[in-house]
Amino acid sequence: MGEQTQMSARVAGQRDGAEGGAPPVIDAAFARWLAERAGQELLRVRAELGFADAKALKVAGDKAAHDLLRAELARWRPADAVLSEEDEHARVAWLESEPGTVRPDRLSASRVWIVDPLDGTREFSEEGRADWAVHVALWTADSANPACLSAGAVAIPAQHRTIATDNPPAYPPMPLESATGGVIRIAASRTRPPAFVTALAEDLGAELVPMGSAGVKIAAVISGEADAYVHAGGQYEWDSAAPVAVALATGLHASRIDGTPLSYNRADPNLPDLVVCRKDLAPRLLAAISRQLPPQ
Ligand SMILES: Nc1ncnc2c1ncn2[C@@H]1O[C@H](COP(=O)(O)O)[C@@H](OP(=O)(O)O)[C@H]1O
Ligand SMILES: [Mg+2]
Repeated sequence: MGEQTQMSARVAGQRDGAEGGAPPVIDAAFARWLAERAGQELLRVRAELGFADAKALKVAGDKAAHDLLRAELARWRPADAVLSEEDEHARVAWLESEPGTVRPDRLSASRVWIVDPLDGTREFSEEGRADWAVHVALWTADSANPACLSAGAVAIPAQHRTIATDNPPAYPPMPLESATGGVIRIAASRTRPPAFVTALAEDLGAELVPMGSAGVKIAAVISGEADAYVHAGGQYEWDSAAPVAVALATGLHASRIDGTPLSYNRADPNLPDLVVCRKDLAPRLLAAISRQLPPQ
């Protein structure tokens, strides 16, 4: 737990999330606490079930982390709305105007937690893999940043690592030249890298660095293990909200692949593409991406 997190707990005169104690009152520290709690729960499920039945492990992990996040948010932030991957069915029903479904509360709320209980579900179910994460982000209507992400935390429990906005990592990450002799490293899906990203890498003479989970890939950009994360072809708000909150707090560039701002808590949470990279790399990367996009 970071120094600032401990301080926020002390300021509140509360214990910092030990079993039975109250969590931090400050949202960013609370996001870290919550993501780490769910991460510990996922490690427990993994240890308990083992890897013999990958599907059962994925389902159990998703459910355990989702239930924990829902319960703790209901307990400690009862007035706030929540958008979780598990709410997808309600979303589709509302968008398709199925009779009996109502407009989600979050669309009129001023504070909405956008959570992905288990990002990198496939990797979670594979023995020895540590590239999976828990995402907890807070969207607020009156936030200072255009994405309206006021707080965020990404716990990567199998790597004993959490990145969060309460103590954003230093910027810039390790410089490109000293690390790779100038070759750009683009973090990409290890199981389904979009053809678009493969073509982009060829255009730039870049290297693709395969790994699971959007949160882990953005964490790799934040730490300098990769220079960029570029994704296109499908994703949802919960896949990127928390890691983008940390990336923006750190000082990185984060946008849609056409350069427009990322926007969260919309009626349709489809957010199919994004790019996260150092600010100095953004113009070159966006120019190369625009060469891959169909002409307008
Ligand atoms: N084309 C697509 N459509 C919808 N979701 C996608 C997608 N490509 C990637 N994702 C989601 O983005 C996350 C990271 O994927 P990847 O590891 O392949 O890069 C995964 O989240 P979940 O694990 O929460 O489902 C995955 O489901
Ligand atoms: Mg996800």
